[in-house]
Amino acid sequence: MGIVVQKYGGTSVADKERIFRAAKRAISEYEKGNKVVVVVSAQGDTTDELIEKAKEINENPSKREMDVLLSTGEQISIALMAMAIEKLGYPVISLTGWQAGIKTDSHYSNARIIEIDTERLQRELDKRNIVVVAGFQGINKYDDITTLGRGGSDTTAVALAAALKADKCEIYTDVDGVYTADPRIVPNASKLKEISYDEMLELATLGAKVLHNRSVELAKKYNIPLVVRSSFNDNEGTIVKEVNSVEKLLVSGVACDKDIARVAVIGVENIPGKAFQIFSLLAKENINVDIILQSIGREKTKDISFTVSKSNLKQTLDVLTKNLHIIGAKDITYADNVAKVSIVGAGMVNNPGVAAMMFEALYDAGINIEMISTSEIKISVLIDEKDAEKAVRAIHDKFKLHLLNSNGK
Ligand SMILES: Nc1ncnc2c1ncn2[C@@H]1O[C@H](COP(=O)(O)OP(=O)(O)O)[C@@H](O)[C@H]1O
Ligand SMILES: N[C@@H](CC(=O)OP(=O)(O)O)C(=O)O
Repeated sequence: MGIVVQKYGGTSVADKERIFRAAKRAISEYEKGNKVVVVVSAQGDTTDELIEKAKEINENPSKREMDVLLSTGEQISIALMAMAIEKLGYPVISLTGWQAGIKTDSHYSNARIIEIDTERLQRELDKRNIVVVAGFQGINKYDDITTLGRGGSDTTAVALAAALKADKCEIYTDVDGVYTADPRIVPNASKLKEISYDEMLELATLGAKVLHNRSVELAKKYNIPLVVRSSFNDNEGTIVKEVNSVEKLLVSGVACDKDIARVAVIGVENIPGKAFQIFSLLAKENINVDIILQSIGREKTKDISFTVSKSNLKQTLDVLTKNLHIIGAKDITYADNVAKVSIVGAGMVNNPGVAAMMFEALYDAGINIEMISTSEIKISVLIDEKDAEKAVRAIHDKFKLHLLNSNGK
């Protein structure tokens, strides 16, 4: 008898028919004699709707209260899923994140799981209950509800799989697996049979929301193979696993992130310590900075540009404007109509032509590059938001990713 964790995303529990479909899938694992934990997200667009509701009341609500609100979406799903399983005649219990012992830090709206007390979960599983757990939520040391960041239910599932030493962790979603690009942007994208943790982590971090990046980080840390597959059919999905056993593709995917803004600090004195000053101010506010570019400006000054997520833009501008005199800069400008398009591939490190090919694809499509950043397994460019989809398609075409067969070769 094994332990199986299955996670169903928002689309997979969006209505009665889908809830029953997911319930039956969970039951079929239970029927095999397994202990089954089902993690569910909020139905359909519930989380977005709750955010809208909050904005009607207060444009800038505290993150603590937002977490109290957003966690309700998943609470609806666990109850409905448990009722469906009950109706089908199987023993079941629903647990909220805190009832399931999921302890997090106190970064409201973007909390990290620090520990899972599995006592209650184990007890329920031992009683042969199917246990339905609310994704995306936990509790901090003040007994406050926290949420794990958008898409965080995947992380709940992987963390539970790690804590329970599960034999299988399956992520059920609304596409057949991980593709070479978002199939909604590139309809002829290829489904990957397998992908390494490192590449998947990059793709997820760079905007491929099929998996939450922290879920991949955790899966890698605890060496838990993840299966990403559709809740709507029985097609084989994609396995996310250790790198050595995965063939190194030159490019295994193209990702796009529109939740990004560019900030430029203009006319900074060209002396040591200025970058340190700017980025430590942002670090103190817990603001993540991505692509950084420094260029020589006029009169022995330099301009320092970087990107942050759109949700951090206001805070970034506030803290820099407040400290403009300390930094000794002339001005701060920003643009929020930008997008980051990236390619990821474990094989690109040994192939110097990859960046040139990507830039050629953009040139042929008439798309201007504003910033570039690279690492061993990824290349990202910042471009105008309106060109984002065109860029993804042009790059996907250039690397002929539609020709990868289902073996990922
Ligand atoms: N490389 C990719 N492969 C598969 N899906 C992707 C990729 N990049 C983006 N996506 C998008 O991710 C979506 C699934 O993520 P999400 O909407 O969060 O699902 P869920 O609600 O099941 O968690 C897909 O519908 C697809 O549009
Ligand atoms: N409901 C949350 C958490 C989540 O993980 O959702 P999904 O699995 O549907 O991406 C969100 O929308 O962000």
